[in-house]
Amino acid sequence: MSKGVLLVNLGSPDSTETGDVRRYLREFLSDPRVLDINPIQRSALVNLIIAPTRAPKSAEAYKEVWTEQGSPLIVTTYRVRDLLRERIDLPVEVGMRYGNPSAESGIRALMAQGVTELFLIPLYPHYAMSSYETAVAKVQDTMDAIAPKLRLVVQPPFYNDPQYIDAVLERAKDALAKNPDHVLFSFHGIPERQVKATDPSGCFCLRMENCCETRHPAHSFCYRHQCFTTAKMLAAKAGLERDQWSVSFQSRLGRDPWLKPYTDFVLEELPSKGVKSIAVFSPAFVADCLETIEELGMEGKEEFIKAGGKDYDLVPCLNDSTLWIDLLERFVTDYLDGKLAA
Ligand SMILES: C=CC1=C(C)c2cc3[nH]c(cc4nc(cc5[nH]c(cc1n2)c(C)c5CCC(=O)O)C(CCC(=O)O)=C4C)c(C)c3C=C
Ligand SMILES: [Fe+2]
Ligand SMILES: [Fe+2]
Repeated sequence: MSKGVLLVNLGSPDSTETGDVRRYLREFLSDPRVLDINPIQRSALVNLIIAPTRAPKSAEAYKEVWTEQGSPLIVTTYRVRDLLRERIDLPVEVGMRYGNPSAESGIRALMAQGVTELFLIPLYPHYAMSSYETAVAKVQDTMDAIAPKLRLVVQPPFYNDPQYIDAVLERAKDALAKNPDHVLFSFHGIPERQVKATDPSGCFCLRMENCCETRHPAHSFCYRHQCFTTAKMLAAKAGLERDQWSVSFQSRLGRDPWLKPYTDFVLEELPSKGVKSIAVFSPAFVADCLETIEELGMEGKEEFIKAGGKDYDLVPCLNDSTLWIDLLERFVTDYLDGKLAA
């Protein structure tokens, strides 16, 4: 058995040109695990409303974060690949769920190196059908189509792994040393209906009071529970009191209810409650991207300051930090030691 590693993240447009952004948004939002609505409605919504209206606005936002080497998300993921290659004696490739480099190109690159068993690391700490699940499904479907004999082993979500918690906290050392009035853990949001849809019991998550605070087997698939757990572990390790931190959800799209409270509302409200300095974490993202650099670092900061806040620190994502590469290396050694089932 010849083994290889595939790192999968969400992906970005090829450039900040509106046409490229539109193509990317079309692919992304046509995914039934992202817009989980009737296919005819989805197609109409994507092609007639979202792609034409959102693409030019998103293109402007991407221009704010684009680097000389390209999208921050892609550039960082390649850097992580290179650093992991230095640590392990296996081929490591990158594939994105949407756009380029595609999941297929990553799988083909591994096959060209003789790989017969692929270890997939979805670069998401938390399970959501619109992130982790769709990444795994894309790789599985692509393998079924182009390499049915290839075996697949998948890294589970790592939202409660103490090494992940330590790696995130290490990135926050400077921000926490300033003793901010408040710490906000802002996670990418998802529609509430998706939390219900992935609850295998069909009767627990978002259907019972304190559901996500109560132990339940559904939580292997509950994004909300997993985000709360990450936030609690980070706060405990950082020695924060319960009234010093809170959780919020960002980046909502459309009119349906998404997980609450919404980050933009919270940032506008906190100064009126006496919070003048804040540290904002974004633990659902392992690499800085549009949603952290532009939405939290630019828009979020502006909202907080406009509402009367004074000091705003955005904690950088794990990016290419040593503790993150240590953790990725450990995922691979656990896999090689047979600690993960195929
Ligand atoms: C962290 C995990 C993510 C989840 C869960 C997620 C759900 C989700 N996202 C959208 C819509 C958009 N997201 C966009 C950007 C984006 N999303 C994630 C991660 C998750 N999304 C990342 C890492 C990024 C940044 C990509 C980059 O190139 O930097 C965008 C595109 C930008 C924009 O127009 O705002 C959209 C659209 C939905 C609808 C959804 C769950 C249903
Ligand atoms: Fe997203
Ligand atoms: Fe839950």
